[in-house]
Parts: sequence; C-alpha cells; structure tokens
Amino acid sequence: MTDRTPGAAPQSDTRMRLTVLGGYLGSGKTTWLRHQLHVGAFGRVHVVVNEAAETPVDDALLGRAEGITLLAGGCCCCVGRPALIAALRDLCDARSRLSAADDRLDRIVLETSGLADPGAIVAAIQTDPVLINHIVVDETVVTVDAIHALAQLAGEPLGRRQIEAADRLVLTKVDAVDPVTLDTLRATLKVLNPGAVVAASVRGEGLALPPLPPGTAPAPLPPVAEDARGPITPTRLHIDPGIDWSAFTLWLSALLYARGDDLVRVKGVVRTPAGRLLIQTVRRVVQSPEILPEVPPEQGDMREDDTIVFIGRGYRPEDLGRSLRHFTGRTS
Ligand SMILES: Nc1nc2c(ncn2[C@@H]2O[C@H](COP(=O)(O)OP(=O)(O)OP(=O)(O)O)[C@@H](O)[C@H]2O)c(=O)[nH]1
Repeated sequence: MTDRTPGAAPQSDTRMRLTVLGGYLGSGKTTWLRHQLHVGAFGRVHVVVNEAAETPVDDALLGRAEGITLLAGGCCCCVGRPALIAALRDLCDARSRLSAADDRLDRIVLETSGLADPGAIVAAIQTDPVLINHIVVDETVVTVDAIHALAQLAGEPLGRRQIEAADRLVLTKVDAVDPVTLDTLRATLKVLNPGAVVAASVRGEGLALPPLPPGTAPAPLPPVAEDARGPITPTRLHIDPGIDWSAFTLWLSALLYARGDDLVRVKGVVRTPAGRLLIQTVRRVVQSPEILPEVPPEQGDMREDDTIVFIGRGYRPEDLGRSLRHFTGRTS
C-alpha cells in the first residue's frame, strides 16, 4: 500500500500527486479510468498507460486527459521500469518549467499493465532520488473483476499481490455476477487486504454496496507456487484484413472454449468492412465488439491495426498462428 492515504498530503506540499491504477488483465482498469476522466474526477491530469504488449489499444480508448504517455511492450514493475522513471522525470521537468501554478498538472494517473505488481511500482517511484522531490504517490487503486477474481485469487500469486497493494479496491463487472458471489469476493478481499476501501462500479460508474451480510465466509486461499504454470506472455498475430471473418470468429470461439483458462486476455484492433473493430476477450468472456474512430494518417502512432495480442500461458506462440492459418486457410 502507498504510505499516504488519499488527500493526506498537506496543502503546502506542492509536489504532483500520482495515482497508481492496477488490476489483473482485463479487470476493467481502462473502462474505470475512462469514466473518471469523463466526469473530471482527477482535475488536470496526465495519464501514463503501460501495456504488457507491444500493440497497445488502451490509449485509444481514453479521452479527456491533458496528455497521454504510452509505455508499451514492457511491464513497468520490471523490464519497463527505467522507461517509467524516465517518463515521470520528463513530466516533472515540464511541470517545473511552468511558472504559474494554474497551468500546472494536478495529477498523474499511471494505468499499469495487467501483469504488473503495483506495490513494486510504488516502491520504485518512492525510492527514486529525483522523483521523490516532485511526486507524492497518494493512492493505489486496484480494479477487481467480479466475474473472474475468485478463480484468479485461488491460483494466481500476482492477483493476490495486486489486491494486497491497494488502498482502494474497485469491484468491476458487478452487473454480471450474483449477490452471493459478490459477497464471497468481498469477504475474501477483506482477508487479503483488511485496510483497503472497497467500492463497486459498473462500466466505471460508482455503485453503492449494501453492508456485507455478517458471517459471510471468504473463499479458501490455498498457498500457490509463484511459477506453477509458467509465466504469462503476450503473442502477437497479424490478421489479414481480407480474412474470412466467419472462419476467424469460429476459430476464436473454439480456441476460447478449449484454452480459455490459459488464454487470459485477447485484445486488438482489426480493420473490417464495418470499420476499425476492437476485439477483446477476458478468459472465456467475449466482449461486445466496439467500432473505434478512424485515426487520421498524420496522427500515425505506435498503434498497429490488424494485430491481435493473445496473452496467456501453456501453449507455444507459433502454434496459435499455425492453428489460425489452418482454420482460415490463409497465411497471415
Ligand atoms: N459487464 C461489464 N463489463 C465490463 C465492466 N468494466 C469493464 N468491462 C469490460 O471488460 C473488458 C475489459 O475491460 P478493460 O477496461 O479493457 O480492462 P483492462 O483492465 O484495462 O484490460 P487490460 O489493460 O488488457 O489489462 C472490456 O470489454 C470492458 O467493456 C463492467 O463494469 N461490466
């Protein structure tokens, strides 16, 4: 957990506030943040987005921030740490150069990758000799996917570490679970992190939670080995825009049916006859496809259309491409 509770830094402390937003792959970080930005919850904010894969899409989904910095292709709690520290130092430099306090950013929100340990990120920021003079990490918010969290907490050490690092736990997707599951999850979170504030949201919008029924039992939390099933890694597949979409849809459904426990997250933007389509799944749950706005060529950026990222474990990356080609009869 961060060493300060939200808003606890004194007014006289002019350092920039930083919110770390963590949570497991597909747990709803971007959706929650998008809503907070829409309602202006963070004031003048710069968003730093870190995605595990080299094909980012989250920055395209975030709207109203003063600016967005994208750190793609390396998790900020480990290999991407130097890039994060450099990006934060740059933002601090830029803020220091502004003389009028009114022009200055109020806050940075760092959306971590779903594979990051927010505690390690907070520690890295708080021990950096430059950043410590410019930034106060005043809250770690962690989104918790109400559909999948109990299964993740039973088997994923990372999922537990993310919960333990939070000052505020935001239960997402509470529209999609029954009340008993939700109560069990709340009781389990209390065991893992009794000090955290627990809130709920539906697509980013806050929802009041009733009191937890007394005596609600938490789910068992057996010890789990750190690398029991190997690391979770991203695999990128290029999708030919001329692909047979019926065959592709069938392939994806079959893949999720057979390997949905190993395939934690699928995400990407492909150009289809209907427009730029955002395709995403979380475990076996396929999300409604979303048409994204066209990006003018002059805004050419790091985003790559026609690439889908598969994040998971327990399969050989080359087998994914081979099976897609087999199904669709195309080389990609
Ligand atoms: N039903 C429902 N779906 C949600 C809710 N919040 C998010 N989702 C869906 O869950 C999927 C993942 O949401 P994201 O916000 O992209 O999750 P994320 O944590 O940013 O994902 P990564 O950055 O890939 O780890 C999307 O398809 C969302 O539409 C919610 O409250 N209810």
